[in-house]
Amino acid sequence: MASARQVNIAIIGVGGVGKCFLGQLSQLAKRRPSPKLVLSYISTSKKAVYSSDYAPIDIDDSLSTLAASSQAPLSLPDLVEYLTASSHKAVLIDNTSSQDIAEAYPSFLSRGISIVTPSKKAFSGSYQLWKNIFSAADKSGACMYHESSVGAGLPVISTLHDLVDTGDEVTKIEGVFSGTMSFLFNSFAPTSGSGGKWSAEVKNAKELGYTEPDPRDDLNGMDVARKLTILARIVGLEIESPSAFPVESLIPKELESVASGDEFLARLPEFDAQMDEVKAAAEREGKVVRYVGSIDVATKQVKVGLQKFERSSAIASLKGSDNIISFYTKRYGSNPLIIQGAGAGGEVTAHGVTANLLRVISYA
Ligand SMILES: NC(=O)C1=CN([C@@H]2O[C@H](COP(=O)(O)OP(=O)(O)OC[C@H]3O[C@@H](n4cnc5c(N)ncnc54)[C@H](OP(=O)(O)O)[C@@H]3O)[C@@H](O)[C@H]2O)C=CC1
Ligand SMILES: N[C@@H](CC=O)C(=O)O
Ligand code: NA
Repeated sequence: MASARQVNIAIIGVGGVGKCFLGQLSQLAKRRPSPKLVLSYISTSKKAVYSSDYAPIDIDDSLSTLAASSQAPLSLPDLVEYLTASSHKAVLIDNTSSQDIAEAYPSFLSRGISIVTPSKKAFSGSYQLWKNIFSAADKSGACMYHESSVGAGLPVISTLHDLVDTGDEVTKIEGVFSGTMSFLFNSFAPTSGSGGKWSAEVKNAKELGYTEPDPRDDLNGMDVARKLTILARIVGLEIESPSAFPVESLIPKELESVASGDEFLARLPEFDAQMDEVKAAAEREGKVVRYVGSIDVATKQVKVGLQKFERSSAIASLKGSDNIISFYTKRYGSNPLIIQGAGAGGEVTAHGVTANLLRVISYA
């Protein structure tokens, strides 16, 4: 019989966030000898490393081991079987933005496998998937944590759960929910100075690791719409999908049907004048433009799009990829509870994943 003080970890996805998570996992495993954290599976979409006896994969060497591997990834049903066949507790870390993996969460959770993820896909898909995920976790006792799905490592999800679970009444949530959009507008339309070209800043945001794997998912507003869907559902609104409310897209009409993200980025400079005009319209009123979202709980209204702000306002004054999220509640009255800080980037996103993993293992 295997020791109870071991947790098997399976990681899918080693991109910008996944690589940073591996660094943080390595430190965590060294700092916390118990329970023993054993990396038993790691994969991308093309390759995997695992063994039938769950031999520990050296975390520090895992990227090079994965690069040299000739093993194909397990199918999702086979990964469920692989993780449940061990007598140890298992945690799946989903560092992808795959909808297929998100759809499989109920089958992992119902077999007692906990999940930690920065992905928004599972929680902003159909409302039925949301219900299936949390009822599967409830029934098996497995944990489902996704702090980094909103505001990267900022404690947004945990704070909102605490407000709701302790009986406060959340009336409104508003702010800047996208690290990419924050970075873009802070650098393209700064409160002083002239700012860079829109298309060049989009390229910078991708290179800095702020964007979704396909930056069009940020620019079409869907990333923010997904985050608001998640927050609205936590406060009890049955939002059917992120397309169930108005979302303003910043994708030029002419580029709506280009085949790939790369082609989109290559052609974006042709449309810089359109965003220059958006900036100029705000400047004519002495303001700056920013991309924001809000949820009005009483009216069930969710909105996502551009808005003009006074240069001295908190939203206009954000720096870098910072998010700012205000929770208006009965207890906090007219002075909202505000969370502010970096809302995108590998290390800060991985921080939320690692913190969630710590919470899972504290129950192991
Ligand atoms: N970047 C950020 O600042 C933030 C990101 N997030 C979320 O974190 C997640 C990861 O983002 P990021 O690291 O930037 O993305 P990347 O594109 O850098 O990395 C994605 C990784 O997932 C793998 N992958 C994709 N699809 C599959 C699949 N079907 N099966 C197995 N592996 C797959 C990719 O492998 P391959 O190369 O083989 O496709 C790659 O290793 C996303 O859900 C994103 O929304 C959340 C908050 C902030
Ligand atoms: N692309 C997202 C990443 C975090 O969720 C963003 O820019 O906020
Ligand atoms: Na968060």
